[in-house]
Amino acid sequence: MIPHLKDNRLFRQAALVAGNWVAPGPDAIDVRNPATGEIIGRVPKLGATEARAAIEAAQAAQAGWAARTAAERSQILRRWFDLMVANKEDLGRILTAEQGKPLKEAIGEIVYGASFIEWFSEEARRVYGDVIPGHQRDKRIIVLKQPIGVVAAITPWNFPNAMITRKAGPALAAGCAMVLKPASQTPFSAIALAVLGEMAGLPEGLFSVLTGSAQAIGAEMTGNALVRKLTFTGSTEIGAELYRQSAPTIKKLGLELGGNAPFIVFNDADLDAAVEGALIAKFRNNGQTCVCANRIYVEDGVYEAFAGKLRAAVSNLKTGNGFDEGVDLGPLIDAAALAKVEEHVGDAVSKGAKLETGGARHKLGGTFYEPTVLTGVTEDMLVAREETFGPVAPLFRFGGEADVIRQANATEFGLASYFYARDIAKVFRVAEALEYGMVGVNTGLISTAEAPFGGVKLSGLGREGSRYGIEEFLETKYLCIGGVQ
Ligand SMILES: NC(=O)C1=CN([C@@H]2O[C@H](COP(=O)(O)OP(=O)(O)OC[C@H]3O[C@@H](n4cnc5c(N)ncnc54)[C@H](OP(=O)(O)O)[C@@H]3O)[C@@H](O)[C@H]2O)C=CC1
Ligand SMILES: O=C(O)CCCC(=O)O
Repeated sequence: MIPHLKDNRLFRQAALVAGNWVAPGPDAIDVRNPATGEIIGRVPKLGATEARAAIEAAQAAQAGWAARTAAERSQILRRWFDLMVANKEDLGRILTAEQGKPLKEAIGEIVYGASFIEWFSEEARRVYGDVIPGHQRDKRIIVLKQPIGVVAAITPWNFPNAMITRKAGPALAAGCAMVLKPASQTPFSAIALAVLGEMAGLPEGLFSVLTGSAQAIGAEMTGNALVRKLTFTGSTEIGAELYRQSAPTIKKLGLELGGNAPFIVFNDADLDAAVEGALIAKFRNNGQTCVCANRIYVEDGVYEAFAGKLRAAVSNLKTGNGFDEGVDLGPLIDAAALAKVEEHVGDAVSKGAKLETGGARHKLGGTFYEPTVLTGVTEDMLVAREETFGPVAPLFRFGGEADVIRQANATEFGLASYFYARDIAKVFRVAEALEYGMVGVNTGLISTAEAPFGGVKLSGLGREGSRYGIEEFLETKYLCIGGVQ
């Protein structure tokens, strides 16, 4: 159970399949609080049969939804947004209980997640086509934008609310239907969204939430020809597998995959601002975001000063149960995440890195890990190549612009990047040279509904959020009208 909910209807131990709530059976999935290991509830273990039923219901509901005016769709989405904001404390509590992030941060995610529904409720009314000058005297060319149809979505545990709304907002605004499979570790936030969606007036069958076997549901989603788009956030490994599985039915794909973000501090940076930005970019969600700074590059002239300031700031971060007052960092999501963090720190230290602070499991036990700063980090260490996904800040040293651009781009990933500098010419040169989908300049927080979120290389395909985000759920149809004499 989740303590202190104002509206217990939001915590529902059931999946929503084709308009019907399905209760857990004997093989149900236990959902645990990562801070305590306690079971907070159970959800049904569904598979291909239920996924097929949800997809067919979505197909049936989608035509009527697309036929409504944009203003009608917009109003229902707006009600959904209003309900999320009105229930943000309850939604935050559910999120903290299943994901572990501090309650304040969880409520922040709810507001952030709701902002995608708000933004796309507005964008619904701005899906414009085109009229193009004809190529012959009697010809007129008209371009229509139409909803792609049924969309399947698979989402991760690190943002159990916002990664759903960033997909559902544009899909539903465009006139599509959605079948969602949330992460098994954090299904209750998704289910609460479905409860509120029903209250807001989403038509029956338009939005299903299936909990259960990732492989079975995923295989149906990718194999079923009715699904015209698959949108996924998660690991590059699973993203590549879903890409392969989607090939026979030539689906449109949106993939938000892993990152390996560089965070660069030049000699001319405002160091206090850079430390503040590093705290956000590195330690948000305890380092468990795909846009988290993974490699921090500091120029020779400010290396020691920056390291000292960052060490002092990180030493003040408080780790604990997300429901406790004043906690900055929660637990890691599971034992595998803890093992990866330990492996990365152990590898760095064994190759000569120095621990400035942290570097061990937290005394709270479980999957808690101390916030950590490492100096003397070099390119041969695991932290240089792989996403750590934990509260570890490794500080590399560099000597000039060309050197750091080479190091920053030496990765197969290309999602977020950050740098701090004041020279305006350098700002443009570096921003243009970084091979990433997103560049934060003198800021550690780049995510917002107004901006296109997404990556290049192994970090994925497509963009979410912003006016570009809705395009991903639209098909372009062209009418060639002849005989206009
Ligand atoms: N880009 C990002 O934002 C994220 C990146 N990651 C990275 O990935 C690593 C592993 O995290 P993890 O949670 O395992 O990420 P996964 O990619 O395994 O999981 C993300 C989602 O995909 C589902 N999934 C897993 N396997 C399949 C499959 N075969 N077919 C269809 N769906 C599938 C999961 O379901 P289920 O939960 O039921 O297994 C979950 O809903 C992290 O350490 C991090 O490096 C992780 C999360 C988010
Ligand atoms: O980690 C992710 O999956 C996305 C990052 C969340 C955000 O900043 O929007």
